[in-house]
Amino acid sequence: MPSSAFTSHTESDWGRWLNQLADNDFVYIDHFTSAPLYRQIHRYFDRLRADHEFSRAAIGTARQRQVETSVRGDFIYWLDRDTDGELAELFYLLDELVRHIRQQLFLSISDYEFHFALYPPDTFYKKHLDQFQGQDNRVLSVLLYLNDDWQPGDGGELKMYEKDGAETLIPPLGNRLLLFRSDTVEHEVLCTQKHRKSLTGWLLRRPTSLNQLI
Ligand SMILES: O=C(O)CCC(=O)C(=O)O
Ligand SMILES: [Fe+2]
Repeated sequence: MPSSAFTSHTESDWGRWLNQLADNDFVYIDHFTSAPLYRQIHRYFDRLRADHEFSRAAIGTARQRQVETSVRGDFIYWLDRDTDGELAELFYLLDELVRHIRQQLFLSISDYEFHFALYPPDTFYKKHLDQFQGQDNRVLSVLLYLNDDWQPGDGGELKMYEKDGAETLIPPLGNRLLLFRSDTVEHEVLCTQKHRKSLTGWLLRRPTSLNQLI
């Protein structure tokens, strides 16, 4: 992998972050990507949006997919390593994330999936778990927020329901990375007052159905 120009973190940073994730089921990290990479992701997002590449997000799995704006109101664009080759550096960084998670937390991540998400004003995503029946291969949820100049009162916080009953509000600040367990952490996106942008994804283990086949 080419280095130098790429975002890179020290082993001790990764160690600290992933310990927090293991202890609390979530962790957030500010200034996660390099400034040039952050700008590049932003530009790419805005170009896709100008080209009308986003579509309304649905809920449920393949057979039962439906658009339900009373549950979630975002528009998404699924990223693909080949089609979206301009974002190669982002994919390298995600690979680095997966490598550290495998090494430190001994999780067998075999793949990942990511989409951009855009929540227009007055939209939200009601309380849910990211791992559900038919989608039980999601191990960790990953968010990179893309909102500059986010102010208190703009809404759109991610409300996380923690295992001890505590509730934490995470403002979706630009270049903040958030990781949480997909199988245990219920969460919701509170109603946003402004356009709210993010990169959202999941680190996946081999689907159960495939395990059964092999
Ligand atoms: O954007 C966020 O903060 C969370 C989005 C979310 O919960 C999801 O897409 O499943
Ligand atoms: Fe979610």
